[in-house]
Amino acid sequence: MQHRKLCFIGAGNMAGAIIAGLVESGYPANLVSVCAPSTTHRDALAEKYGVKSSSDNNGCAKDADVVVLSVKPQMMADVCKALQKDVDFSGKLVLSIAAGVSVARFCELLGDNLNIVRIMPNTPSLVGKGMSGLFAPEQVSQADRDYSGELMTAVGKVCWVDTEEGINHIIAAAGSAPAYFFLFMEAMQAEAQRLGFSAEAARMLVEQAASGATALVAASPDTPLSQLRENVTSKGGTTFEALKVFTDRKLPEIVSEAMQAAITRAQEMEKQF
Ligand SMILES: NC(=O)C1=CN([C@@H]2O[C@H](COP(=O)(O)OP(=O)(O)OC[C@H]3O[C@@H](n4cnc5c(N)ncnc54)[C@H](OP(=O)(O)O)[C@@H]3O)[C@@H](O)[C@H]2O)C=CC1
Ligand SMILES: O=C(O)[C@@H]1CCC=N1
Repeated sequence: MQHRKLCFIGAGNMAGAIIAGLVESGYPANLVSVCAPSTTHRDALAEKYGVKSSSDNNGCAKDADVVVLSVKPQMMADVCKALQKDVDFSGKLVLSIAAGVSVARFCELLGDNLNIVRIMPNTPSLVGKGMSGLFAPEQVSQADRDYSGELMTAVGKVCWVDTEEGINHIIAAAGSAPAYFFLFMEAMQAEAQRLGFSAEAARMLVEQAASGATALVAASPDTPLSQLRENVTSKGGTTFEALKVFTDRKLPEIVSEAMQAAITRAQEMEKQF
């Protein structure tokens, strides 16, 4: 892939996960800078991955080919207004990983016809297992689309969406999704501990069952998920009784409601920020 000069504005959980995944996959660390007000997160990234750490958003953005906006949505307007005063974005590619801040809003903040790609990543990017959704408005060149896709492919899989609304759907299905699975695993670990396993043993049981299940899914691309579930569910057996509790309590409806709640929140944020 092409190696352009990258500047991350924001050094938190998500920027850190992408930087880690990128450097681990061979992206040259000397081409990556990371900016944040405090040294806490950015210096840790500099130490661990050899990237440059700075408090100077504008200086780093000026010096970069690609500016990755990685602050919280509620901070985005202030950060962009300060950048806009000082940085000429023509000729640069802007990537935003923020939920709930639209292309139209970025054009308002940073300039009309901004060369921007919205990316919705997730934290497993840290270990090269990310799932990122990408959306580019029509003004973005094929070369910049290709670069953005290749960048995120370095830390996982990518899925392009044709409409910006699709980014909110990616949030529901992938961006927020690791937290759904963590919640499920936390609940299972807690119950395993109540059954008498140590915290370590309970975590191992749950982790291995989860990673085994996802490995089976990956190894069986032509098998519907429902079939994989049925393969575990013996007639008159234990799994049937466990799954009955989930279906009686309407787990599928709960999952649907939760995903819709994420989308609704993203839409609200688009009006707010
Ligand atoms: N976490 C996730 O799973 C995902 C997050 N996202 C998006 O990523 C973005 C960041 O989220 P996340 O990483 O979780 O947030 P964090 O709170 O972990 O990180 C925010 C970062 O922004 C920095 N920051 C705050 N103010 C400024 C400023 N003025 N200039 C530069 N940096 C600043 C903070 O600095 P300091 O280090 O000094 O505190 C911190 O490093 C959000 O927009 C979110 O929607 C998207 C997909 C998944
Ligand atoms: O919770 C959030 O708003 C962000 C976006 C997706 C995951 N974390």
